[in-house]
Amino acid sequence: MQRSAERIATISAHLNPSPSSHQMEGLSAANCRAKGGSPGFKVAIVGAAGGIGQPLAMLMKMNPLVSVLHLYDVANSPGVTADISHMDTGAVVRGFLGPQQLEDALTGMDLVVIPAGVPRKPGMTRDDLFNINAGIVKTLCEGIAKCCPKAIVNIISNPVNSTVPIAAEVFKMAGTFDPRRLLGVTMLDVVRANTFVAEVLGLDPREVNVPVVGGHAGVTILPLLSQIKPPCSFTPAETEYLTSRIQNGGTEVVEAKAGAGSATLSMAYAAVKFADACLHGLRGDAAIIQCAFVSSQVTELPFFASKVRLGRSGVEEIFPLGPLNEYERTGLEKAKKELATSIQKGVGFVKK
Ligand SMILES: NC(=O)C1=CN([C@@H]2O[C@H](COP(=O)(O)OP(=O)(O)OC[C@H]3O[C@@H](n4cnc5c(N)ncnc54)[C@H](O)[C@@H]3O)[C@@H](O)[C@H]2O)C=CC1
Ligand SMILES: O=C([O-])CC(=O)C(=O)O
Repeated sequence: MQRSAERIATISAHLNPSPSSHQMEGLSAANCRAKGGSPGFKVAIVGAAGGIGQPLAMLMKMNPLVSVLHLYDVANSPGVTADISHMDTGAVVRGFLGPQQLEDALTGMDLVVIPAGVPRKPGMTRDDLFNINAGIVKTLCEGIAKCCPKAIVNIISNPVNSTVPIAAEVFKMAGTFDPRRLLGVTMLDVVRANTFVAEVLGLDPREVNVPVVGGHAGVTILPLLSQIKPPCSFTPAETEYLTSRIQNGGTEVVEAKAGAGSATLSMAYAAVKFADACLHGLRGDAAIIQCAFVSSQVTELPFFASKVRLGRSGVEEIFPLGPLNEYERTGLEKAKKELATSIQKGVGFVKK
């Protein structure tokens, strides 16, 4: 048994970068446990004090696959960290505030989830967020390339159709790009599709699985209702209603929140569902399949959302779109046209 003074000295050598005010200088039970190397993955949430970041941090703290949880933001992360760190679940929580602590936040991470950036207000498109969020995502990805180039990266910040290509360009310039490890999070489109379709069919949404392909904005969100599980058929009116509701789900929330932001709670749920799938893949579990916006050869575009199989290296297989009906084929052409512009805008932002 180490004597108390020695224990405190040992722990002091591993100071939490932003200890909560009540902690004895350098003494943190969390750091003590983390040093013990408990099994599990190290996850960073970047933008952790935001509308998505806070509930996402809470849900990640509840995930038994997470051993260390880093919460980074440019504002308010100490408070969120103190709060979440009191939950009696396994993950050790550490907070990081501001650009000087970004590198500490990212170093050693297995998975980095990025919900940093501004959300929409009524009347805006996701692309209207580009001017602010493009620079934020670029800087954060430069940090990832330097500090945890092998981490799986989940990008939530909008416009996803452009921010994922931005991240890819940053990683290419740094020489660290691995297309298997970069994923745009389109899970909320699938979550909404399952919910809305279940409503129409009178089913439990947990029994429904709708693949949603393309991208994450307006017409680029393409639900493949013909491939729903369990197999079901829809009238033309149902198809029109469901496709439109799924494509406009984000706007439905933005309008209901009336200036107070966009989807945060359902997004945190979707983000943790997706991050959990990535962690199960990293652990080597079999048959982990989700939709995501990834570097892809499924179409002629360099990025596309479709079903992917997740494994130890991230995306290990990208599934083809499968047979589409006439309605979906028309939707696919519209989606590809808009996607091409959004992808090019992201690539051009980094190259210029
Ligand atoms: N992919 C998807 O399906 C969805 C994406 N989103 C997007 O997620 C993003 C975040 O949304 P909310 O959490 O509602 O916004 P929010 O404004 O509530 O939170 C954003 C957080 O990012 C932080 N932040 C800003 N610049 C930063 C930087 N350089 N480094 C680290 N943190 C930084 C802010 O301090 C804030 O805490 C938005 O771009 C939104 O459009 C939202 C819903 C769904
Ligand atoms: O609509 C927005 O701005 C946020 C978002 O991406 C979504 O809820 O799907």
